[in-house]
Order: sequence, then C-alpha cells, then structure tokens
Amino acid sequence: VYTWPNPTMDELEHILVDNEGFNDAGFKRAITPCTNYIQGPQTLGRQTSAQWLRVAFHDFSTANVPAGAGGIDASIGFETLRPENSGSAMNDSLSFFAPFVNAHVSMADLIALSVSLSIGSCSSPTITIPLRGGRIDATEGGEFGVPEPETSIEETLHQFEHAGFNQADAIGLTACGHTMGNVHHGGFPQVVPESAVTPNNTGGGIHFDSTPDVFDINVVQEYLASEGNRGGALVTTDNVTVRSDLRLYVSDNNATIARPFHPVNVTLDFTSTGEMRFRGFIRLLSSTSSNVTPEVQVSWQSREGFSSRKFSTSANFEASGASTWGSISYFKFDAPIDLGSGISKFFVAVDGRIHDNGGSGHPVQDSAFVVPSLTNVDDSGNFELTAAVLNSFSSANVRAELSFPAVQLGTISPKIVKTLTSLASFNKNFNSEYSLYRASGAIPLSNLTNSNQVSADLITATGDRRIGTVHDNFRRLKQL
Ligand code: HEM
Repeated sequence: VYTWPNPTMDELEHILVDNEGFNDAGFKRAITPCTNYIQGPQTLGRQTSAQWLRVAFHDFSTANVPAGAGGIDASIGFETLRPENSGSAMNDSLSFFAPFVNAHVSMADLIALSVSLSIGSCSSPTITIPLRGGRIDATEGGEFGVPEPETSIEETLHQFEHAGFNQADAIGLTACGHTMGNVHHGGFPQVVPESAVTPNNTGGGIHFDSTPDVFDINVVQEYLASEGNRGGALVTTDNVTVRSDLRLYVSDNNATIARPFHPVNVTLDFTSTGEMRFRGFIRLLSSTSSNVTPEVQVSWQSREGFSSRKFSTSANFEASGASTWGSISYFKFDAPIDLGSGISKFFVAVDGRIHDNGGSGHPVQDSAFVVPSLTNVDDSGNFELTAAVLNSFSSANVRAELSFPAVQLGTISPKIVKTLTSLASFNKNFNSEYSLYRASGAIPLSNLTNSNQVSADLITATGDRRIGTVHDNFRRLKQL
C-alpha cells in the first residue's frame, strides 16, 4: 500500500499526472497530440507516442527469464548501435527521458512510465496500464535477441519465450505494438520502398493501420478483413523475407489474431422450480483456417466478491456465423447459481487466456433483475414484465421505464417513446432469497412499430440506504 512520502512514486506520479498548467512536469507534451514528434519536424513522418512503445519492447524483449536477468532495465541505452535496434526510436526517446532521471527516478522507470502514459493517452477505448516504480538501471548492455523483420518464426518465438512470453503472447503483444506508428524507409529500406518518401514524409513512414496515433484494434481488423493498411508493411511488403508480422500472425493459423471475443445475451433467470440460472453466449471471432475448437470457460465471483472452484462452467460450441472479419463461433453456457452466494462478476478463459474486462471482470448484478422466462411482449403489444428482487431489500420500490419504437408522422424513422410503470409484488418469497414483482399491459398497437425492440430499464429503490437504487438496464421484453 502506498503511503506518503515515497520519493520514487511521488516523482513518477508527478511526471505522470502533472500534464499542464501549474507544476507541469513537461513529459506528456511530447505526445500531445498523439501524432506529435517531439525531436524534430513533423514532416519526418515519426511519432513519439509510438516510439516509446517500441523502446520498451526493445528493452524488455532480451530478458532472460530463466536466469532472472534483463527486462525493462534501460540496457537498451548501451545497445543502440546493434542492428537489431535499428531506427530512430531508441535515441529519440532516451534523449527526451534523460533530463528526468534523478536519485529516485531511473531511466528504466521512465521507459515503463512512457508506455503507461502513451497507451493511457492514445488508446480508444481508454486503457489504463498501472505503473510500478523502483526498477534499477543496467550499467552495461545486456543479451542480444530482439526479433528483426528477417528473423525466422522459430527464432522469433524462441526469443519471446526466453523473455517469458508464449506464442499467443508474442502475437498479441506484437499486434498491440503495431497498432501505433510506422515502419520507415529510413531505418528499414528492405521493408519500405523509397517511394514512401515525400516532402511531408521525409523519413518514409508507412502506418501499420489507418489510425496510427490510436492504440486500438484496427490493425487486427484491417489485417483480417484485408482492408485499409492490411496489417501494415511487415505483413504486406513485397520482400517476403521481411514479412515478420505475417509469419507471426499465421504461425497458429491466425487463431490468436482472429480471436476477439464478446459476451452476448448474458442474463440471470429462474427455472419453474425457482433455481437461479446464469446464461448466455461467448462470441469468438475466429478465422476459417483455424479448425481447432477452443476451450471456453466461464467463472464468476459471489455477490460478496468471493471466488470458488465451484463457481465455474464450460461454454460449449453452439453455432457458427460469419462476419466481415471472418467466421464467428458462439459458445453457450447455462449454469446454476447458488441462491445464497449469488453472483457479482464473471471472467472468461479462452484456451487458458483470461478475459477480465480490463481487470475488473464483467459486472453482473443479482440484486434486482428482469426475469427473462417470465417476461414477454407479443406482436400485438401485450406485455408482461417480471422482476426478481432480493428479499433483503425490505421496502423495495420497483419501477421500469419501458421504451418502444413508435410511428412518427412525416418520416419512416420510428421515434422512441418511454413510459414509466410500477411493478406490483406478486410472489413474495418466490424462493429463499427473492420475491417477484410484475407489471402487465398493452402498448397501443397503432403506435408500436416493432415488438422485438421493446425494452425495459428496471429501477429498484431499495429500503437500504447503503445500497440505494439498483438498475438493470436495456432488457428486451421479447423472448426469441
Ligand atoms: C516479431 C516481433 C517484432 C518485429 C520483427 C518488429 C519490427 C518492427 C519494425 C521493423 C518496425 C519499424 C521501425 C521503424 O521503422 O522505425 C517496428 C515498429 C514498431 N514496433 Fe515492432 N516489431 C516486433 C514486435 C513489437 C512489439 C512486441 C512491440 C510492442 C509491444 C512493438 C512496437 C512497435 C511500435 C510501436 C512501432 C512503431 C514505431 C514508430 O512508429 O516509430 N513491436 N517494429
């Protein structure tokens, strides 16, 4: 736990957060805007925010994990003349960082901080990378072994493994790095032809994706769809020997690169005997060339945030579909939830890789929720809406805002009409933990354009001031 004073963390925090105005540390201005190049004219086609990520990669990728040596230790400063560290990123970045080094702030900490700041400032959606301090700077160069565009796939994977990263990590990390910045004719004429050099781009930089100043998923999507920059020069260059990104991405038949995932239709529900179920799908985007079915596991934490080996279930392959980015697989899960323990968040593991929704898990709240199997709307607009509310919410006031698309005069576009409805208690102590509340009625048919799009936001004001109001938003009433 941080306690003040802590000179290292206090200094790093100052550099990280004092970005403008009074007491400005002057660090973030180098990457503001994210397209900026701080060491020279913008016409060079260089980008400081991307250079910082590349420096961190070249510093950590020669770690020798079995020996416990290397990592982010600023040894890169002694290694800039090595061919494997070609390009301007290293010296550009280290010269900018140098004036910030002092008794408590090492160059290695600044390299780590620069990644946190670059991704924190240039990502969309915003990704926060936590920062620790206290790294000790190396006093000489370390091992060789940064993968180069010419390096064979076997050697590249071996180098990543030496640094503590498996094949999926290597693919993920490289795609993450290569969502920002450029490959330059200047440092890599064997990858980028001279034709890339123009008066406004004298370094001859070619973007990896069409949003080089944004840390986002575009490089993956453009690669899979073969659109835009198609994954960048290290995928598309005419010189087959230096297509290192292509070799890496296809090394597991595109399985990792094509595996963005999404939870779909995740709900809590009850069976007719009052058992609580946790249901939904995990949608995986996987390329058609991958014929290995991944293992998908869903685990959850109790209402109070406890984990248990019992709180886990497999999601099994259910159906496939197609998308612009390749084929899609749906994995279905349907697990009992212990009524007393409940649920507060879930995690998904795909072939052992955990998707944790940016660290905090995917939230689910079981305090007051729409019960799908007791809720419906028919095509004539007659609806029935049932909510389950924890019994401990003694004086619960349960309402729902119904939203439906309605005819609008003068245009084909429907407008959304909202009405507030109160739900009356109708099955007290439905089971040991929950009571049910219900509202039914009719949405005027003359008005309703599409019953599939009728939805409810449940609003439950609890009797408990500490909990306050609980929301269960955007639940479709129609059960398909
Ligand atoms: C097989 C592994 C990799 C190879 C062969 C490789 C190779 C390259 C090459 C040749 C460039 C062009 C540099 C220039 O022209 O200035 C580049 C740029 C870049 N690389 Fe990598 N890279 C690899 C992995 C990574 C990883 C793991 C990261 C970060 C996590 C990363 C981050 C970057 C960034 C941000 C740039 C853009 C730099 C700029 O715009 O100045 N790379 N990479």
